[in-house]
Amino acid sequence: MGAAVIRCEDVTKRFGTTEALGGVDLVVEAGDVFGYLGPNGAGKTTTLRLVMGMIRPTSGRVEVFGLDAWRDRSAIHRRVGYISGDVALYDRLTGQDHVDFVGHLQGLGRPPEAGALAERLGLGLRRPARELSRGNRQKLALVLALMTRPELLVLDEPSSGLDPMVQREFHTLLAQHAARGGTVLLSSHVLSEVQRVATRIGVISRGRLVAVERLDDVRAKALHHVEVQFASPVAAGAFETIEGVRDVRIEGALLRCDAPQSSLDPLLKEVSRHEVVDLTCIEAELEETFMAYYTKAAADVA
Ligand SMILES: Nc1ncnc2c1ncn2[C@@H]1O[C@H](COP(=O)(O)OP(=O)(O)OP(=O)(O)O)[C@@H](O)[C@H]1O
Repeated sequence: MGAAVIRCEDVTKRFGTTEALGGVDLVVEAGDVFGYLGPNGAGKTTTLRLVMGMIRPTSGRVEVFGLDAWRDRSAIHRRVGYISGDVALYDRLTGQDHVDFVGHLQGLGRPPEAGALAERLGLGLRRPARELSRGNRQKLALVLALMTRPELLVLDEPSSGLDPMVQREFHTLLAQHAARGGTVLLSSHVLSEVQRVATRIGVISRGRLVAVERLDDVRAKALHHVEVQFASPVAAGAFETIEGVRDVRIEGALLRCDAPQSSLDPLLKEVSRHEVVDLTCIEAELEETFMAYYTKAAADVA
């Protein structure tokens, strides 16, 4: 296990009568690319703002690099690259002006990485921010967050507005950052956006963390759509009792069901007790597996 870079202990945050977060415990370790997933209003941005020391928890503790996220925020900010949900830029300054300004604030002069990063993302640095499209504003925010090679990246829905090619390059940048020992916390409302790059995912729903899993473990649970054409009609009973097998549907001699990887062996053994004419087994999209397991976990906290 790596060292904890972010640690939230029993964190609650209320805004007036709204409880945005309730008793969240979360650890993000060095080298993790942690995908923080949840629907709109679940509490993702609130968590990221607590990590950045922009707001204080109502109760509980938030630590970054072992420091108090609120009290020690200046020391923490020197080691973190952050992108907020709505990118704030200076309209009249060009991309290069932003690079120089942020570099100056961080005491780095002109960061040598910025030009190469902008090129990789297909962003010119000469135009003023007011002329940039939403996607290009997002790219500039990425350049500014990554150019100082911070130890930790905290990114609030960073790939919204990026086209698929740029998203791929962005994911490569994140993977390279993690390979150098860097850590990433990135929020999203869809798994497909983070599944290529995240090592672990946490799911938040209505301010509660309902699941934290390694992405490999989610993959091992991947649902398979199984369809078997038998030579003669079969009964559902024996198939329905196999652990993990879901949605058994039988129409005469045709069986359809969904099964996680771990149930395929017992399912096929049961299938082979009958005469089989045809069989297909197709792995579902990860998003579907994820929804099947976690919408239930989220419903349980509701
Ligand atoms: N400053 C605030 N004042 C009052 N309520 C707030 C404030 N910030 C967040 N909330 C509320 O806290 C809850 C969680 O909001 P948050 O922005 O953290 O969700 P989110 O998961 O980031 O959603 P989104 O994907 O829409 O950005 C929501 O009910 C929101 O309305």
